[in-house]
Amino acid sequence: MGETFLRCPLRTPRGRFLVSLPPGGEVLVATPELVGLASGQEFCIPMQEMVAVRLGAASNGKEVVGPSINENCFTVFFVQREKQECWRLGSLEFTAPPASQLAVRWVNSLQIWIHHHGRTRPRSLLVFINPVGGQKRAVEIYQRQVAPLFRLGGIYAQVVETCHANEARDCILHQDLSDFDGLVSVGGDGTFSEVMHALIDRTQRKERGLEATDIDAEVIPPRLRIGIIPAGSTDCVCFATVGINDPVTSALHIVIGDSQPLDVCSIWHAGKLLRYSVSLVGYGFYGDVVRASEKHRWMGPVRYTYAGAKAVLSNRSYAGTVEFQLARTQESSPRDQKRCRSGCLVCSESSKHLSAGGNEGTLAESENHTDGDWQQVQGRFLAVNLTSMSSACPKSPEGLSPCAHLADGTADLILVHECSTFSFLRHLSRHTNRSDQFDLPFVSVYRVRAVRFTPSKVEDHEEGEPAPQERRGLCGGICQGEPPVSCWTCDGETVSHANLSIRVHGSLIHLFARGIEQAASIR
Ligand SMILES: CCCCCCCCCCCCC/C=C/[C@@H](O)[C@H](COP(=O)(O)O)NC(=O)CCCCC
Ligand SMILES: Nc1ncnc2c1ncn2[C@@H]1O[C@H](COP(=O)(O)OP(=O)(O)O)[C@@H](O)[C@H]1O
Ligand SMILES: [Ca+2]
Repeated sequence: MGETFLRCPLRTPRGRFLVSLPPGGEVLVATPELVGLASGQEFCIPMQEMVAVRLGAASNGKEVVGPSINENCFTVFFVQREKQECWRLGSLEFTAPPASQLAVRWVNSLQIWIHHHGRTRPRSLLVFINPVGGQKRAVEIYQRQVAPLFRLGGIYAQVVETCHANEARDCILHQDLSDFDGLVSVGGDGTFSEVMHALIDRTQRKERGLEATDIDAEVIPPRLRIGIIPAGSTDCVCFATVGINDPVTSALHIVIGDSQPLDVCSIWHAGKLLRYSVSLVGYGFYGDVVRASEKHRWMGPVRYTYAGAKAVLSNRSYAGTVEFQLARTQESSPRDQKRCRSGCLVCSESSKHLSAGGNEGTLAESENHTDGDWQQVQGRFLAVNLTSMSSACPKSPEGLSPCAHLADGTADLILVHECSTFSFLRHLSRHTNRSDQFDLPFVSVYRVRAVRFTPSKVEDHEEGEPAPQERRGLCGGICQGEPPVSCWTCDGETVSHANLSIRVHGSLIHLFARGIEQAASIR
């Protein structure tokens, strides 16, 4: 049957309703049949958020099972919102009059909608599970919480449980991916990063026959979207794009085919592309924390707290020059107290500019050259942080830069100048509450398109090797024998070169997500 207008009385556990699905309708609407009597409230289910429909009654709100399916009823599975961005699988049973064939008609119509209108929904996914990330629960999380939802949504999933680092990368670079509609990373930001790198690299090789060689060159956006099932230590990319690190919520975003563009930074040293990053690119404090925490990986996620506490106490600062190209954005600034939320206007304006250029990136590239001026700040820094998204995570629910945008083609540069341990702790602690972490005299923040960092005195020693240099310690005195340079961390991976150039590529990749839905909050 085609797209007929369906409208008939049906019984549900909430009462009897007149249920309708208008042709081309976006919502299934149910109004109480007997207004004023002890019947349920009107409700509707957006078709976009319908996960599946099955003939028969649901067992425990899950799959319809059993040999004798009741052909007079059907069950609709849909996204149900719980508190704070958390989604659960809801289900509702509808019963039609006996022998009416209405249940079968409803099932057919709803399935037609899901298959034909829901074209953005993935049918086939390549899933990578990192069994050793986070608290080592990724396999169990996938099997118990995610796989049943993929099955219900009619998604074929080819699963690779990795045995070593870079297995996902090699697979993505060499496997034929033409049958897949997306990739899924089950793990932390490191696993996501491995998948994203391989996908971007593969796209450049396939489309252009080579990898990126010039910081100003266009980077071609991949065709496939990436889904993230959080099972890592920080889960920042998931948290900042979905609003929660919950496997079921992320799985539902994947099943209904949500799509969220995301800015990506490319990181260069001496004219060579080193990495891509979507969350924190940090020098000084975060570079030191991530490098030190690698030695304590056996601790699991607590390694960051341990290494973080040590780094705060050591109060190390590093000399250098930060040059940055300001973004000429009238609509937004890092301190405008506006949050990037689903359907963000700042991001969609920026995407319009991108698409107006025809080829992805073309206009953005030319804008980059004419965009704001280059500025420079020289000094000693406790931290030089760049983030193209808020970098919110469970430890810091508002993130490193709460007003940063997911897909506006800019990143926020946060400079924490040399200060006392107490002052730095004040700054850090504001990441965990709603106080403004930038409202401190030793912190400055800029919205930028590109950054260059040059450490001072790097010519006096071989990079990465310890060399004596003066620095102020916790006691305020001068300490000898400490490395004069720190290292960078890019989404939790250490980069040992200190002098880097970084550029933001607007909306380079797409995730199975829709940004944070909750209304923008004001501090
Ligand atoms: C006095 C209380 C201090 C609390 C400070 C909280 C500040 C937290 C800001 C965290 C920003 C996190 C940015 C995310 C980075 C991740 O990509 C990266 C890798 O994640 P994963 O692979 O899942 O492990 N994680 C980190 O770099 C951890 C930084 C933690 C620093 C304390
Ligand atoms: N089977 C494996 N054994 C060891 N390392 C792996 C394996 N699979 C993936 N990795 C690597 O583990 C690193 C950390 O993974 P991640 O999922 O980010 O965990 P965490 O959030 O705990 O840091 C990633 O860089 C990834 O490449
Ligand atoms: Ca951005």
